[in-house]
Amino acid sequence: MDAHAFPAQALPPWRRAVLKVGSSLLAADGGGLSPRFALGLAQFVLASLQAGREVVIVSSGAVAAGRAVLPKAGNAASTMAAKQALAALGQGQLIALWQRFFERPVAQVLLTHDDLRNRRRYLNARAALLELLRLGALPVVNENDTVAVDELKLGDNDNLAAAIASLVEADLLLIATDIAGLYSGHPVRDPEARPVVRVEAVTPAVLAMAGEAGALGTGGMRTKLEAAAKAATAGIATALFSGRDAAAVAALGQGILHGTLVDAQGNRLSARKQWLRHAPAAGQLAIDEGARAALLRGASLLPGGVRAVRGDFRRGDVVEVRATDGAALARGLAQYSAQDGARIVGRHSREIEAVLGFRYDEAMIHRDDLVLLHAAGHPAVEPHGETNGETTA
Ligand SMILES: Nc1ncnc2c1ncn2[C@@H]1O[C@H](COP(=O)(O)OP(=O)(O)O)[C@@H](O)[C@H]1O
Ligand SMILES: N[C@@H](CCC(=O)OP(=O)(O)O)C(=O)O
Repeated sequence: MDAHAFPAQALPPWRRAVLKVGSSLLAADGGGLSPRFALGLAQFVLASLQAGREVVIVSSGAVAAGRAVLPKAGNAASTMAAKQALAALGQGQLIALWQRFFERPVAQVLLTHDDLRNRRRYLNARAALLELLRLGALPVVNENDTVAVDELKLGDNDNLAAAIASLVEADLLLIATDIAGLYSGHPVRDPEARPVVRVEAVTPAVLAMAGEAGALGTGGMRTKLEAAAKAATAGIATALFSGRDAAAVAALGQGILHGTLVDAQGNRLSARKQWLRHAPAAGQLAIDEGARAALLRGASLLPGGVRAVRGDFRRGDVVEVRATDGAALARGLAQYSAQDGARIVGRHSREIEAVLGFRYDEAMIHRDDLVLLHAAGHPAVEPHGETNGETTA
């Protein structure tokens, strides 16, 4: 089952990608971590960064690394607590492994499902990741295994990588594993298994092809397909390939994939805007004419153009933007809660810190988080807790 079974196909063009690297690629034969396959992937990342692209790595391997740090703990790793201990023991080694390939700083980011479900923490995680990219650092994300149990857990790093791809609005999700791509049946157990080069949509029939993980991984092909399906819904394509195949990894740098490509459903922007358009709004911002004109030009909504805050919402909640005639003009994610927002209404952005004692963003709604409902606005449909807790400047 080698990558040659997967003919070359074009990788979709990308500027920002999430690269997920499985434990199966990093675990050394005798325990601990090995740079053997990480090196080729790091060379690909480095070349991409040098070409002006941005990469976030989602890396597994902490548990495997932990086994070598404290072999005694490794022997008893059947319980959840023992696995968590191993992950805590190995996480430092995992970051150290990635750091040795790069001169630029590697930043450790540990997240759980709960962090991404909570809109406030979601915005915070996104702001921190985007800032790291802006600073030229290389974020290396893993699940925060110490606290990630049961309902907090994303379950596996494939799904975490899809969530991160959507969080940072990546153009592409790259999943490096120990097999050349998706096969129509379990590659070891099913002699009839054939390479699946292209997946237009992750249907139940496609999911049924996936079997369980190898000796070191979690979730196998199933979680990779689930991740690809999530990414597709967010408008992001996924490439599955073997990180063990040096030629396949090198080809990625030339924009060529030997592996499986899972198509995106629609484009990234439209998926996000679609979501914003339909998510329930927790409150409203009434804006002035100047702000209305600015939004129609594609600008962010600054506090200076907001006249009133209505409803009770938190940072990260969806709010509706209403023009002076009451028409619903736009929707977006609030950078400030209703309470904080009310205090900076009508203020210049440079005053935010003086008034609140902190500042997340200069805007009440950043333009990346804003969707215009209708170029000219349309009459407001009643009501979402209208004038409840209204605060005027
Ligand atoms: N239909 C399939 N096509 C390809 N691989 C499959 C399939 N079903 C199960 N697998 C298994 O999935 C494994 C990769 O997943 P996993 O072990 O979780 O790796 P990772 O550590 O990279 O996440 C492969 O080694 C393979 O044995
Ligand atoms: N957080 C765990 C990885 C869990 C996981 O999803 O592993 P894998 O299937 O190898 O990507 C670790 O660092 O060991």
